[in-house]
Amino acid sequence: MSESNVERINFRRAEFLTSAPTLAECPEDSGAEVAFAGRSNAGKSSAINALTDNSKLARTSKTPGRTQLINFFRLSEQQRLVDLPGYGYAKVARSMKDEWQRHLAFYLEQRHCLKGLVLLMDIRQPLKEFDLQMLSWATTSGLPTHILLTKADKLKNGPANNARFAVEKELKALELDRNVTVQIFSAPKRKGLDKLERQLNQWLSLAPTPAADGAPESDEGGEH
Ligand SMILES: Nc1nc2c(ncn2[C@@H]2O[C@H](COP(=O)(O)OP(=O)(O)OP(=O)(O)O)[C@@H](O)[C@H]2O)c(=O)[nH]1
Ligand SMILES: [Mg+2]
Repeated sequence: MSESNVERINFRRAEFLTSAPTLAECPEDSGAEVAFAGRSNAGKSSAINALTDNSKLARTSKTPGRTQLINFFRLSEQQRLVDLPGYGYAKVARSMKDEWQRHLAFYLEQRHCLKGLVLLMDIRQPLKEFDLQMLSWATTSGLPTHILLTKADKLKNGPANNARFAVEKELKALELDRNVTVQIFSAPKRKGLDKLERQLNQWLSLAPTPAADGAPESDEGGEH
């Protein structure tokens, strides 16, 4: 879709909608939703707060694993952001992690209103095992993914750009680059916010996608 017919969402209007302890208790599967995922401490809640310009919206913490519920934020009647709990938190029992990963896979593969995934990784330690797992689920289910390399303020510009190129190169080598974009991000410096907003506006747009030549849209790649 060209940018000109994409509605611009006022992210500052975001409000807390609900917390779900499991994905089975999510709000109704309608409208458009974008989920923020990533390892514990990657900066998911901080990115949502920067985007919505509301430092109190999503709880952030120095203690990894703070976000334990799936938190839904309402942008409009039919548009939502989702803060998924971090994974990779060492103090969570293995069985709980496995259970959570099953829920997550189900959510990514089955949720019709899920239009895109924002996958956050600390720019200093990208593409860990679970990041690759998420990318693999997303690519197989045709879910577009936008990677935020967070905490870029911890690096100078040169090394930050090199880190981005290295991630892009590795994704290509692993054949996980289909429908995946990568950008640098910093919540405290508000760096990369415009780019993130553009991506979210596009994914969350409720305008029907005009099919080329009136042909029905291809199903290739999955449900989303
Ligand atoms: N320097 C810097 N610190 C950040 C940035 N983003 C987040 N942080 C810090 O990293 C820590 C974790 O941030 P959160 O936003 O709570 O991380 P999360 O991914 O929501 O973590 P969980 O809820 O545990 O999964 C906090 O101390 C944040 O202040 C960033 O872009 N730069
Ligand atoms: Mg969090």
